[in-house]
Formats: sequence, C-alpha cells, structure tokens
Amino acid sequence: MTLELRNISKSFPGVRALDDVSVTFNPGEVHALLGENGAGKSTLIKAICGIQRADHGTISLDGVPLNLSSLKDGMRHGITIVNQEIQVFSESSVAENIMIDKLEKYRGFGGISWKRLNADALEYLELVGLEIDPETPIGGLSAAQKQLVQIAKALSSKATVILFDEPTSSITANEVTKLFEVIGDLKAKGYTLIFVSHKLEEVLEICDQVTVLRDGRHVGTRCISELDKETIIELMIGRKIQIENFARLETDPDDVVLSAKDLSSKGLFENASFALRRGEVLGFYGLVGSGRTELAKTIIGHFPISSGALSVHGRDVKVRNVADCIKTHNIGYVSENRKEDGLFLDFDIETNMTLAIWKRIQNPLTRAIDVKEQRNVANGLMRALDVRATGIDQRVGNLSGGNQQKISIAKWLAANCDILIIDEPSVGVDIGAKTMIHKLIWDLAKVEKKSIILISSDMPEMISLASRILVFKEKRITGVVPGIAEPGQTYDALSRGIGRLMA
Ligand SMILES: Nc1ncnc2c1ncn2[C@@H]1O[C@H](COP(=O)(O)OP(=O)(O)OP(=O)(O)O)[C@@H](O)[C@H]1O
Repeated sequence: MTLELRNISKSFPGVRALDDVSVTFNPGEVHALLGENGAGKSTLIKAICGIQRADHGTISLDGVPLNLSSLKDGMRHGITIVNQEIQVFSESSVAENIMIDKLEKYRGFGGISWKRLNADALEYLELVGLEIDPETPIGGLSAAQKQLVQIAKALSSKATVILFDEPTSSITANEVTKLFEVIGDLKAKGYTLIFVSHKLEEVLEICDQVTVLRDGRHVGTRCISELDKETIIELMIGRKIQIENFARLETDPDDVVLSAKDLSSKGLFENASFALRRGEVLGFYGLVGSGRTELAKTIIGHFPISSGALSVHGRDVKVRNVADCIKTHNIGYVSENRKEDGLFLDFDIETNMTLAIWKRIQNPLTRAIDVKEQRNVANGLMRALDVRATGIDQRVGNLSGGNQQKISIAKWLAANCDILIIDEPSVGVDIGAKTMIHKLIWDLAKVEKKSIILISSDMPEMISLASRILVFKEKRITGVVPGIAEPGQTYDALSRGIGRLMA
C-alpha cells in the first residue's frame, strides 16, 4: 500500500522536531529514513505507527486518511514496527508472541487450541526462514531471532507497512545477511518497507529510495542509484566530513596499567588474561554474551571475581564496587546500556555531564558546587561533542538517542580517568558524531596517554581504532589480532582473522 505523509509537523517545548514533512512510501520498495541524531526520524516513525500524534498534517494509506491514536490502532491499519528494543513477552512461547493479539481466534469450548495456534505460527516462522519449534520459550532466542519473530508477528497481523528501526544494531554479520534476505522477500511481495539506520553501507545495499531529514525538515528524497556514501553524508549534515585513518599508537609493552591473569567470574567468562598498556586502545571484540562486557563489568566491580587476579598499576586489587572503581582506581566505564545505568534521564544535561566530578568542583568546606565551573565543563563538552539540544539545562530524557549517547560519553570524559572502558560507543550515533567520538577516543590515548578498553561489535569501528583486538567467543578469549595501523595489515585480512577466531 502507498503510505503518504503530507505536511507533518510536531513540536516539543523549545524544539520543532518535524517541520512540514511530506514523503511518499511506495509498496515494493525499501525506503531509508536518514538523518543526524535529533533530525526527527523517531518522531516521524512514532507518528506513522500511531505511538505519538503529529500536531499538523495528514497520513494516508492508499489515499484513505488515517487518524491513529495508538500503536495498536496503527497495527489494526496494517502498520507495524520492528525495533531494536525488542518487545517480547520473554516467559511465553514463540507462537504465543506471534499470536498474542489473535488468541480469541483460537478459543473454542475447551479453551485455546494450542495445536492450531502452533501450526499457524509455524507457517509464519517458515515465511521468515526461522527454523525453530513454535513452542520454544522466546526468552532464550538471540536478538536476531527475536527480530524475525517480530516480522513473523507483523505478517500474521496482515501488516502491509513495516518499519525497521535500526534493526542491525545488535546482530551479527551472518544474521544481517539473513535479515536482508527476508526484507528482500517482503519487498518482492509488495510490502511497503521503511528502514531507519545510521549504517550507510547497509542503506546502499538494500534500499531503493532514501529520504533525508535535517533539523526536522525534509531535505530530499532520492533514488539510491543517484547516491553514494559521500553524497548521503552531505545531504544529512550539509557538509563533507573527513573519515580519519588513525595512525599507530606507540606503546611500551612493559608500561602496563591494568592486567588480568586467568581471571574468571563464574558463569560469565573464564580464564581471561590480558595486559592494557598506557596510551593504548585495546579492543574487546565479540558477540553480545561472548563474555566481553561481562569481563569489563567484573573489572569495575559489578560482578565478583571467582578466580584469578586483576591488577592495576602492578598491584593486585579487589575492586569492591563501581564507586570504588572510579574513586580508588580512577577507572571509568561508559555503559552500553545508557538508559539503565548510564544516565539519569530526569535530570538535565549539565547535571549528568558533571556527575562524576562533583567532588572535584565542590568547595571542600561548604560542599557547595562551583556552579560557574560546572557550567563551563558542561558547555565545553557540549561543543566538543556537538550535542544537539536546547541548552545544558535540557532534560536528558527528551534528547534523541544519539545525543543521549554523547552525554554518557561526556560524563566520563569530564572525569578525566586514567583508564576508560567504553562499551559500544557508537550504537545509534550518526556518522558525523561517530567520526567525532572516534577521534576523541584516539586523542585520549595518543595525546593524553589514557588507556582505553574499547568494546564493540562494529567490525569497521574496531579495526580502525584498536591497537590490538582481543576476540571473545563463548566466554573465553580465543586470540588477539593486531590493529590496522600496524605495518602490512589490511582491513580484509584483519576481518578474516577475527572471523576465524570467532568460528
Ligand atoms: N518527548 C520529547 N520532549 C522534548 N523533546 C523531544 C521529545 N522527543 C523528541 N524530542 C526532540 O525532538 C528532536 C527530534 O528527536 P528524534 O528522537 O525524532 O530524533 P532522531 O532523528 O530519531 O535522532 P536519533 O538518531 O538520535 O535517534 C530532538 O531535538 C529531540 O531532543
């Protein structure tokens, strides 16, 4: 079906999130919706799905105007969303998740006919190429499998418009290939598909049309054949950006700031040994659940050490908790899960950015915060990271996802830690900000001689930034590969090397 948006506008206090946006999404096409962090993509998606009403404008399907008041309402009209924060009922079966809104159809005198329900669910699972028993509890599925279940659910609900909101942010390369096959299949069947992503290589691979938003305005809609990566970036940010090739970081193998020897945390990872040098970016690469984040969280005292040793600046330590980690050992941790343990969403930008340095900017006698210093630090970081907000007093919960990520990183930059663990720094972050964050990380190591552990499942990010890459698989470190700045290394050879260690 043809989805037509005409003159859509939406404002929040102090922000015009969408300004007179008109776009047409055609059936049988994958249509990318792109823009920098805060450009208005989520706001537009929410209006299309019925989650949040626009202030002005019309949305129509095959010429019939819609007046959607909820997500459920959108689904009744065949509009559905597959998103990264996957909403499934984890205790229940795959089949129940697919059929949750259609249970009445299977109710008879003897209650629900599970046999019929499971058989129907199986048909939809087959349509998305997912070979699993419909009675499998959904909680144990991988993120990619859960996403396919969401697509199966959309098909069972007779959806005609499917929106994908950054669907590849936490899935593996093989799973991306599979997802793209399913999307290709849906396209061939005439579904109207909207694809939101910051990964431009993927957009070039699977999309037919590209719509770019900038500061809430529709900059243009172009056919993919007219575009390349550079042109898309220019449309998105209004200028060209320089993608850096980072030079080699000179480090001394004997100048170790943090090391682990046969470190284990029961059930989370086993026998991890590594040494982090001063002025180095050490990569932890692996899939979600491979042990990389669990190891990082053990270093900062979030999980207990069950055996082995951890030492900081040559001394064996027992980090008691996260507060002890920053206070005693000067180790900071930028969490991958910003909403849960990175940020205080109800507080403003200034407070969040300076949380880790309150002690430093407090008057030792009166304990009053030096407000001027606090403002200076926050404003400086806003500029350095190009945070898009109305000001440092804006509530963090009202920022776009990418801008929240920048605040989370800024908080630890302000803390000036010797050792910084950064987990998935660029998930949900636009290409301009990603480049900026990469440069910041590299500068911290090169110029300020900070030692960084970089955790990422983004292979290009890992290869371009890390000096050495530890590869994790099934709770163990399976090997180490050098960084691309080492003499004679190429991207393809390194990515093959990493692939072998993960096989
Ligand atoms: N509930 C809200 N209250 C106040 N402002 C909001 C609210 N929701 C969004 N905004 C603002 O609207 C603008 C558009 O945000 P939106 O989330 O649509 O951007 P986006 O393009 O999806 O960004 P990202 O790529 O970072 O997810 C931003 O300036 C954001 O701060």
